[in-house]
Amino acid sequence: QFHMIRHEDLVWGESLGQGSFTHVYRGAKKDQRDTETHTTEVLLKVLDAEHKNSWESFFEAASLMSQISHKHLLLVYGVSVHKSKNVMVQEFVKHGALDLYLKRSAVSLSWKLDVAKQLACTLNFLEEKNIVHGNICAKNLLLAREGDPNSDTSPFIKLSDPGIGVALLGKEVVLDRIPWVAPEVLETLELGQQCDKWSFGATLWEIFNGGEVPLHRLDPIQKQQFYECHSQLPCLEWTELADLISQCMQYQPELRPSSRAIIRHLNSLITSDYEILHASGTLPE
Ligand SMILES: N#Cc1ccc(Nc2nc(N)cc(-n3cnc(CCO)c3)n2)cc1
Repeated sequence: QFHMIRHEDLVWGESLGQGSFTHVYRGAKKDQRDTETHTTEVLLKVLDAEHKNSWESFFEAASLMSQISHKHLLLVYGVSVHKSKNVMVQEFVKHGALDLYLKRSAVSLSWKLDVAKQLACTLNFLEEKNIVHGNICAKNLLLAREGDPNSDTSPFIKLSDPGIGVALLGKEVVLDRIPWVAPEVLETLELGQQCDKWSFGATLWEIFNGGEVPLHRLDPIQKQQFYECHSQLPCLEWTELADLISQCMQYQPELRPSSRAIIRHLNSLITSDYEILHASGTLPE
């Protein structure tokens, strides 16, 4: 169901970090188009050797991304299997993972709302295709275009592949995904229809908190208690935004808003005067 890329057509660059059971590297792939050979900059996502029995789930995630195409879904060029190396070859997205970008860049309120709306539209696209991503978080949002207030260009994000399925990750790895993983997924280790809405709420919190990691002070036990006590993330000062986050992060999955309702709510935030009033400092701090 996807293109097989020859090992000898891949060039390996520096390590860029890791995901669950995977490592990512900068790289390039050579394409023989007629006579001259082009090279395309790529991101090489490698399944750790000790988890090579998860290769089906690893490639299933990749094939999910290559079966459907959408402007905000990461492009997967194909896979390369050579000896015990399982590699997913994906488009190299210029500015990398959003969580790191938010930590080191100051961005405007309208920039954040624009990114939030792009993610909401992508969730709507997946919901209409009855597809559950299962791993929505700022680390899995990639920034293709920074957007520049001076030249009035807006940011552009791409949603990365979901990675290894929760069923194969094991409870302790999934525990570490609190507060992004929906409570019912932690219970059943199965993805439900409404779980992406919960994760969307946690990702909104990251976007509007400068990339701060939610609950980063809690250890796994305290994280588990956070769910057992039906706790909510710390409130943001913008109450209408805080309301959207708490609607998405309802412990009862069926009470979470549809992706269309989320888009409507975001549109009302975008047209609200909060940004102007906030910028002019007339809002109570
Ligand atoms: N400095 C810098 C810099 C780093 C990376 C990119 N580009 C890129 N493209 C992708 N397709 C995926 C990722 N990526 C990054 N971290 C993960 C693991 C967690 O998701 C995935 N990065 C661009 C610039």
